[in-house]
Amino acid sequence: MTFQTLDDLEDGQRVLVRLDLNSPVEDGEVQDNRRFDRHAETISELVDRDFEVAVLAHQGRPGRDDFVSLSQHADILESHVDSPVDFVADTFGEDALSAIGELDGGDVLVLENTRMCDEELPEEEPEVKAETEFVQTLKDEFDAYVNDAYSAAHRSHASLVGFPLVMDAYAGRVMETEYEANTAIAEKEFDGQVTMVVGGTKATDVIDVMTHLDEKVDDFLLGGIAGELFLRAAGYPVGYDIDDANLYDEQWEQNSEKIESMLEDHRDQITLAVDLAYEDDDGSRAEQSVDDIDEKTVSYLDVGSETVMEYSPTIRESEAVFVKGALGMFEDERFSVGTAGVLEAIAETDCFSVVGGGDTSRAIEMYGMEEDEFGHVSIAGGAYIRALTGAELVGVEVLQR
Ligand SMILES: Nc1ncnc2c1ncn2[C@@H]1O[C@H](COP(=O)(O)OP(=O)(O)OP(=O)(O)O)[C@@H](O)[C@H]1O
Ligand SMILES: O=C(O)[C@H](O)COP(=O)(O)O
Repeated sequence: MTFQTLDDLEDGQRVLVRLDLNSPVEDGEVQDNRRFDRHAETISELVDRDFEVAVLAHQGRPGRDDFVSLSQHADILESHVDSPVDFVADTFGEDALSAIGELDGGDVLVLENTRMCDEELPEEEPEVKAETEFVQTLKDEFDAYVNDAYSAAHRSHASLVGFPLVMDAYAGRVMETEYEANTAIAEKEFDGQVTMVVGGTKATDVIDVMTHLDEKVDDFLLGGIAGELFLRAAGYPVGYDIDDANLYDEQWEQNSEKIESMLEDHRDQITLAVDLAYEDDDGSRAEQSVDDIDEKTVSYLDVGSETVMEYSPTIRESEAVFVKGALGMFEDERFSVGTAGVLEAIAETDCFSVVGGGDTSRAIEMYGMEEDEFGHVSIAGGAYIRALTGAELVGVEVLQR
């Protein structure tokens, strides 16, 4: 490991800690999830070691419904650590500096959503980010900077890459364990069959994975919105928007050529869903074979049971299984069959397994499985993909300088 960790940091100092608390938001309510639980370990250690702790984190993206204040995050974090967690609705202005000034040993203060500061986004070189007023103002308030946000380390944003250039910088416990696990996985060789279950909402993630791992992975089992786009490329009349949600068409426009050529070049490695599930007029789950679909008139929210039955033996025969992205909208139990089904198949076998994705990893506890039934459960989505494909993470690179 080439970065400094909390083991190298002297107790009782004033530290600025970057976490990734980016969470699903439903009707304005921030949903508790694995990220809080994991980061609570780092925060609890800092509290026990009498550090004065200020937390930086982001939530959502400007313009989206999930772009909200971090006040609820402070309450959720507090419920995971055994000490009070305060919040100030400011990131580096007067109110923030005054709240930081009042910190005592063992105190934790969450600062406002970093993405509410103009200088946090867009992605620019670390050297540019280091010169921002945001970084230059906060750097003088602390003895050290700790980055625990492995799952955001693929973003060249001020709070992630600016501070390590101008302050003593350390990796938090989540950064350390995720980095170790994901790097080891990228380098690992397997003798037997390697399978990757890919789904979720982001076609680019799926294409990235397939482009970089086509020699390492024998079978890609597809689902989710990404899987429906592949069905479209295979000639089925699905994978386009029928309402104004814009989940498919824009992604299709941007990626259709890549999806089509991926399907053509790797047809024997790619398994597509044979049936899909939707909500019928009574509000119940209904399923339809993809061969019976003449025109898309409903939203498909999961892969069907036949598909799970086809995917399960492949998983059972595998030496290693990786998962990125959910096969359906599993947050609604009616549409959890695909995601929970493949996760259960993985949990039941003794293959080496890794489940990645901030959202997808939630399904494990939602459907009664234990984290230790899997080799590694990563709270990272985009960063996990990049690590698996051997790409460098800028947020890790600056810690290693
Ligand atoms: N057919 C579908 N319709 C609607 N939503 C779907 C469908 N299939 C999957 N999803 C949604 O995909 C989400 C997970 O996708 P995403 O690509 O964000 O995965 P992730 O890798 O877990 O997360 P992240 O990359 O954000 O860390 C789930 O929340 C699930 O509800
Ligand atoms: O949830 C994530 O994957 C990270 O927090 C990064 O968020 P972003 O994709 O909005 O940059």
